[in-house]
Amino acid sequence: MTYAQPGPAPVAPTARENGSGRIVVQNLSRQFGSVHAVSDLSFVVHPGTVTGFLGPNGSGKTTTLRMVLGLITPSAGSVTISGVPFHRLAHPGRTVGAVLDTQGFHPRRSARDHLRVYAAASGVPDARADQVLELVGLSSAGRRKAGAFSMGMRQRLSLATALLGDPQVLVLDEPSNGLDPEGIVWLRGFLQSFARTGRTVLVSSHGLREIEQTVDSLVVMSRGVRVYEGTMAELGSRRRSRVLLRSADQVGLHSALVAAGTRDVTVLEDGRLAVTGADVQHLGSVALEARIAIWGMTEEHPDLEQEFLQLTAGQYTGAPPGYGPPQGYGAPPGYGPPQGYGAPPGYGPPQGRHQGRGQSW
Ligand SMILES: Nc1ncnc2c1ncn2[C@@H]1O[C@H](COP(=O)(O)OP(=O)(O)OP(=O)(O)O)[C@@H](O)[C@H]1O
Repeated sequence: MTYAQPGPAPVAPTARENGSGRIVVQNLSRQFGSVHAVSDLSFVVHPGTVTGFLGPNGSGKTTTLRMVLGLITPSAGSVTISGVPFHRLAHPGRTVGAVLDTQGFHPRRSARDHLRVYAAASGVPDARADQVLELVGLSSAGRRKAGAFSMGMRQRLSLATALLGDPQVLVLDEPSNGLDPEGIVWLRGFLQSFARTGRTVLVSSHGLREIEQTVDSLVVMSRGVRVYEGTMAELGSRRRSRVLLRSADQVGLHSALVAAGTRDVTVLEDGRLAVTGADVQHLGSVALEARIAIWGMTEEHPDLEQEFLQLTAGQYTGAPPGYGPPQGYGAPPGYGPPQGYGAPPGYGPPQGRHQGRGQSW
C-alpha cells in the first residue's frame, strides 16, 4: 500500500524550527515520587524511518512519549522535534500526530463526526475527515457510532485522528493492540509507506515480535534506562550461538573446558552445560582429551526475541518457581543463569530497582 498525501496545504516551519521532523531526546529523566520512571535517556528518531520504542510493562515508554508530546514536564533533560520543544512548534497539530490511548471517543458520536470535531479544532477542512477514514480503511464504518467499535477499529480511528493534520511526525503508543493479524499487516504497510515519504514514525510496543517486521531501528528500554539503540540489522548481528552439552561427567567436562580456555560455560537448570563462543569440533576434542563420553550436543541459534529478552532481563524481581542450581551437582565456577537464550520474563537473580506495574509477558 502507499501513503498518499491528500492533506491540507503544508505549513512552513518557523525560523526556529528546522523542518526536519527529527526527534532528539537528550538526557531525559522523570521521577514520580521515589519512582525513577525514566533516567538519563538519550536517543534520536530519524525522518524516513520507523523506529520501535520497546520495553516491558513499566519500563518508561509511555512516560517518555508523554514528555516528547509536551504532556508532562521532564525532571531533567530535553526533547525536541524539528529542533524545538513540542510547545514551541508553530503548528503542533500539523507537525505531530499522536495516539497515546484509544479511549477518547464520545461513544454516541459517529467516527466521521468525531473526526470533524477534531478537524475543526485543528483548523483542518471537514473534507479531511473522509480522507483519513479512507486512509485507515474505515470509510464504510464512518457513520457508525464509535462506542460500538471494536478495539481494532478504535485503533484505526485513533490513527485517523492523528493523521488529520497530515503530520510530518507520527508518535504511536502500542498501536497494534487489539488489531487482528490482517490489521497488523495493514498497519505495517501503512507505517512503512508513511516513513518512505520522508516522515518520522516512533511506535512503542512491549514485544519485539509484534513490530520486528515493521521497524528499521529500535530503542529498547528496561527500568527507565535505554539498553539498546540501533538498527534491527545491528541487533541481529549481536546474536551469538551456543552449544548445549550432556556428558557422562558434567563436572569433569566443565573443568576440562575451563582448563582448555573455554571461558563462557554455564550450567542450565536441567544440568546441561551451555558453551558460547566455541564450536562443536573444539568441544568434542576437549571431551575426547579428557576421556569423557559425550551423550549429546545441540547447537542453538537464538532468535531476535530472545536477544530482546536478554536485553531487558532483570526488569522484574524474583525468580520463577523451581529456579535453582541442579540438585546433587556442585556449582562449578561460572555457574549462572543462561544468558540470552529464551530466558523467561523475570528470570535471573533479584536485581530490579523497582517493581513494574505488571508482568504480562
Ligand atoms: N503518573 C504517575 N504517577 C506515578 N507513577 C507513575 C506515573 N506514570 C508512570 N508511573 C510509573 O513509572 C514507571 C514507568 O511507567 P510507564 O507507564 O512509562 O511504562 P511503560 O513502559 O509505558 O509501561 P506499559 O507498557 O505498561 O504501558 C512505572 O513504574 C509506573 O508505575
